[in-house]
Amino acid sequence: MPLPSKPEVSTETIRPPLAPQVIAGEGLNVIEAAKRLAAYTAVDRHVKPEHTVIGVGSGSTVPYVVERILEQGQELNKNRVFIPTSFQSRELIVNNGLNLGDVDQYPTIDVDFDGADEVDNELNCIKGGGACHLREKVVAEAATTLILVADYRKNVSYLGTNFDPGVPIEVVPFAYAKVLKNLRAMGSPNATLRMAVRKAGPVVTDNGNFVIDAPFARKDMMDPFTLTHKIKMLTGVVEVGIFCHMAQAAYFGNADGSVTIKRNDGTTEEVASPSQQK
Ligand SMILES: O=C[C@H](O)[C@H](O)[C@H](O)COP(=O)(O)O
Repeated sequence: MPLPSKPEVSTETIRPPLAPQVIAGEGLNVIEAAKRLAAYTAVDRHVKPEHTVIGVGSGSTVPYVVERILEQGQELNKNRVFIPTSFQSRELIVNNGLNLGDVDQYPTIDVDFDGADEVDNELNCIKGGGACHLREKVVAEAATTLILVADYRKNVSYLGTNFDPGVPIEVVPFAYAKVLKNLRAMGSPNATLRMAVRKAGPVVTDNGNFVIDAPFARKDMMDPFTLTHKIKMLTGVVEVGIFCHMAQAAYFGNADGSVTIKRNDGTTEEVASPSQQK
């Protein structure tokens, strides 16, 4: 396994994150701009020259993470290896000319960046809206530091506040009907098999499995650790799209150009937008 050598510090200039209103003028809508702001701020704070193995999550926010890492320059990035969590993030790595690795070669990752469908006040989160949560969880567990990046809609007090499809659950195909029956009996009467768009039949994950979306009542969602364990014990379940106590921090881009940072020590920081700081 080729081990990354120690990088030199880049002397290239990195531009500061722009506020969503400014980016909206560049053609991005406010939500996209908020995603970019979260991603840029998180990369600026957590990708250090000594970080050589970096996890790349999945979804629509992560491309901004890669965009910002690329701005650190070739001198640093040529000595880094990037670990994908999905077909999508593998493409992102390869198409940007970054070095591709995998978690079986690099079971210890310096820092991993990933999106989330919702994040609560204890940094528990729902993931798997894009059916990538199995690989995402493996990479997140391999990482010394997991950083979540999202727009303000994902910042909630308890899981299930805005994200209503339910808990994404990857299952082996032949067990899906049995697991659906189990979930309905467990308190998710509206659990459904996720169907594909522009393809007949169910969504098939990067691992060849199916996904069930299982909405649970608020009382269950307020104890995500217990719920995750109960679901994971169902035979046929491969992985549950709830990540408990895994992230060190979550960065949320806000519509006004500020960034809210929630940390696993319970602290919250509000970073004013550059225009507010003047
Ligand atoms: O399976 C997909 C992943 O868990 C995504 O990270 C999650 O759905 C959030 O994606 P986005 O950044 O597009 O909201």
